[in-house]
Amino acid sequence: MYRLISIVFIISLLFLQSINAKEIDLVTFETSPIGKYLSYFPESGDTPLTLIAAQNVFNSGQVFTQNRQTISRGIYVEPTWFKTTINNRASLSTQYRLTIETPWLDYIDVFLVNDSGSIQHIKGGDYLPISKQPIFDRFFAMDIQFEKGLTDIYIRIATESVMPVPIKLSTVEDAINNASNDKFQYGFLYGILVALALYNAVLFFSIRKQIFGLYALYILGFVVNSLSYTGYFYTFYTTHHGVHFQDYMDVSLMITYSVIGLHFGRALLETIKYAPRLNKTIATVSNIIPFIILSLFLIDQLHFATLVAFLFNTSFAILTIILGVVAVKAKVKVAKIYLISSVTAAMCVSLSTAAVAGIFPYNSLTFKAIEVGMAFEGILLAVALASRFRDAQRDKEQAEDFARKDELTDIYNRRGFKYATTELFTKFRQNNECFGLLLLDIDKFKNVNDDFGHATGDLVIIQVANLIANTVRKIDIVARWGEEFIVLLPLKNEIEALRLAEDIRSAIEKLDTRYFDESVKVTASIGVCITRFDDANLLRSDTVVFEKLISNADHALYQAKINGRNNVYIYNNETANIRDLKTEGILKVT
Ligand SMILES: Nc1nc2c(ncn2[C@@H]2O[C@H](COP(=O)(O)OP(=O)(O)OP(=O)(O)O)[C@@H](O)[C@H]2O)c(=O)[nH]1
Repeated sequence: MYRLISIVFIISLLFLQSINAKEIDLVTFETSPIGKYLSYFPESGDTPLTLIAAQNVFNSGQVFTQNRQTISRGIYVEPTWFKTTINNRASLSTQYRLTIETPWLDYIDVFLVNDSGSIQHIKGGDYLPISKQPIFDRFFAMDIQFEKGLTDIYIRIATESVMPVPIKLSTVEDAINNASNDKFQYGFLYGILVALALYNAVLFFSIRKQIFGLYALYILGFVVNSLSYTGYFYTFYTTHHGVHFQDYMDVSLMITYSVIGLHFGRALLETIKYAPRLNKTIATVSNIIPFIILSLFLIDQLHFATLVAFLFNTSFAILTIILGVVAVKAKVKVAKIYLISSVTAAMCVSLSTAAVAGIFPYNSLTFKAIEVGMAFEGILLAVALASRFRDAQRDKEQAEDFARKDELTDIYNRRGFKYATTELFTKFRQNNECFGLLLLDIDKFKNVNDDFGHATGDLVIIQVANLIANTVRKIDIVARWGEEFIVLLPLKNEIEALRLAEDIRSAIEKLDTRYFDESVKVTASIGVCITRFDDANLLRSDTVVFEKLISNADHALYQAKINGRNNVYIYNNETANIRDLKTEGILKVT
């Protein structure tokens, strides 16, 4: 492959015009990338060219030029020589900073040759620890004092990874300002992302939902990856691990965040539910790729590892869009947000790549488009995640609510009643409060079904349920209890319960359900039991107290039934009819 690229390059040289790029006039020059001022040629052969040999090639004019701000040489290319000429027409010498803003380049040799023939050789690149670089910076940077007259700058770059070459010349003041702006802008973008990641990590640890953990890892993975390829990593981790350390680190971090990103996408969109094959394919690819990269690392095949990583990263962008499109088609609620975020992120990545490749203007913003896109994606995905969680929570609550409600009347069923009363019971116990329990049964209800049909029976039950629910107070709990109705009432005094029971009974008596032209009239019998959490009750469990209450209320209901129905009976030592209590003046019900 290496040879093939060389042959193609040599053939293309035949069609070159024999011109060098125009020189930089410092009087009119303003801080910018200098791609269009560079001529370059790739080195052929296995031994590095000497400066003199390289100068001869440039002098022969058999070199490339281009009218772009940056030059991108692609993956796995030969070492490349670049040349530009600086013309300082001013009488004073002036200082500029030369930067090569790709932090992972392996070998950088800069030769400064001025009019007088003096030659300066400055070395940089990954093969040197950061402390030995000309300037402690996140990428190669050096200050150059340009004397009056012409200075030729020759740069030889050799790297085994990708070779985008954004070479920039800045006044020192601009360079320092740009570096601090970069720090501020990156700090801002990383700040947003880290905050989102940490918030979701906290959610993961507190509610133990895997999806929040995946989100946090995805975003953090991206931040670490970005810290690595922007070179910031090296400004706080200065230990030197050799020429390929950063290359492998970039490759593995790129893969890590993309793999997590795909797992996150599948989990967020629940792809398995409507596209099991796509889900499986993406899961398989995501699981295999790290092994491939690991194997290539073990046999030290950086070229292939880089190639696989770039292909996978491109596929990652495409796969997230596919995941989004399939989910939109399957009408997944958060799919649109996901799709917008993945399309935006892909566009931003393309923008940055195009800027580094010189196809698009290279500047501080276009280079940071990846991070801007990711911050945007991070926010959108957090919104999607929150919305999905809210929906899941609502669905769960609805399902629980459904399981606790009686289908016919929409009041609690037996299960719902137990659920709703548990908390109330505990409160009663704590406050030592009085409370009552009503058991209500519609009299001779079998006859209603027999005479008017089951549907009319249903209607009567619904009306009675509504009536009870509308008569009791907000804090009371009403439920269907088998063929009966049950009401639990927190009370201030015992009369309240009897008054309510009597109100319900007399209201049912007045109910009028229509069956064609006929009027269906029903009555109900009610058993009441009133108790207080006295010392004896406090010693018993909730269930025992509850069972006892129901059995007492049932006993009172039985009394109401055998004593003529359409009655309220209260359970006490000698079960008493409420009407008897009223007539005897024991109970005052207004
Ligand atoms: N339409 C209808 N009927 C029901 C429903 N649930 C129970 N029933 C009927 O209610 C009748 C039982 O009612 P009971 O309360 O025992 O009434 P009863 O024995 O006729 O009269 P009492 O002796 O006064 O209790 C049975 O015929 C059940 O089929 C329901 O949801 N809809």
